[in-house]
Amino acid sequence: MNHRTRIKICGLSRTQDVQVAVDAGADAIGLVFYSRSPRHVTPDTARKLIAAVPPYVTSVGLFVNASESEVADIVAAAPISLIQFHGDETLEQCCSIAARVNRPFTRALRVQPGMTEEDLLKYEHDYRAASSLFAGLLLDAFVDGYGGGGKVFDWSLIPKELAPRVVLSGGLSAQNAADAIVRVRPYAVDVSSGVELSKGMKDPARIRAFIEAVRLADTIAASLNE
Ligand SMILES: O=C(O)c1ccccc1N[C@@H]1O[C@H](COP(=O)(O)O)[C@@H](O)[C@H]1O
Repeated sequence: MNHRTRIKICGLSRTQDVQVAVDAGADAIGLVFYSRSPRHVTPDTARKLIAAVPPYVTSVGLFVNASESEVADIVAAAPISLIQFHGDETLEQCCSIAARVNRPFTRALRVQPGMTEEDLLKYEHDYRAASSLFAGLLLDAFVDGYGGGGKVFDWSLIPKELAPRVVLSGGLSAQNAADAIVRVRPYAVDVSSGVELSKGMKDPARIRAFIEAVRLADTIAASLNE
């Protein structure tokens, strides 16, 4: 069966970039609520950005080690549809915060050398078992500053049975999207710095090129299946 790889464009902070991403076919946009990120947005800006998102496109709120009340305040101020935990939150904290704000969530696992396929499988299994709000595992490279670092990790660590459920991220761009999709066959891909001109400044041409590269990769992957 042909798979349509879902696409999230993360770290948007201007309405015109949200528009470009949505018009080009993004399935999700990501808003970063981590104050140390160059892509950080306030709840007020987030509300304006989400107003430009049509129905059936997911507005993801990305948090790094935020408290339950911080997340609750932001969700009350801006209609985020899904939470992405990208810090050192424990399983219990993720489940508790998601339940408090009644939102599904993805959990980022920042992959480091030395981790094994079994580690990744167990991590995902534990979250799946713990909460019905758990929507899936996101795999990123381990970088200083938690994320948005443009670093690729070793994709061969991703177990074959896990790949169809994961969001693949970390150092993706139009240049390596096809390779990533054909090799890993993830459920979705997530990109931030790979569609920027400079840190925090999205480039419409790179957003479009990334989405086109993913679509082309889907057709290549489908032809390899035949
Ligand atoms: O984008 C950020 O600034 C960010 C900050 C803190 C944690 C995560 C962040 N972004 C996420 O990082 C990965 C990889 O990004 P990149 O494509 O390598 O730049 C991605 O999942 C973003 O959602």
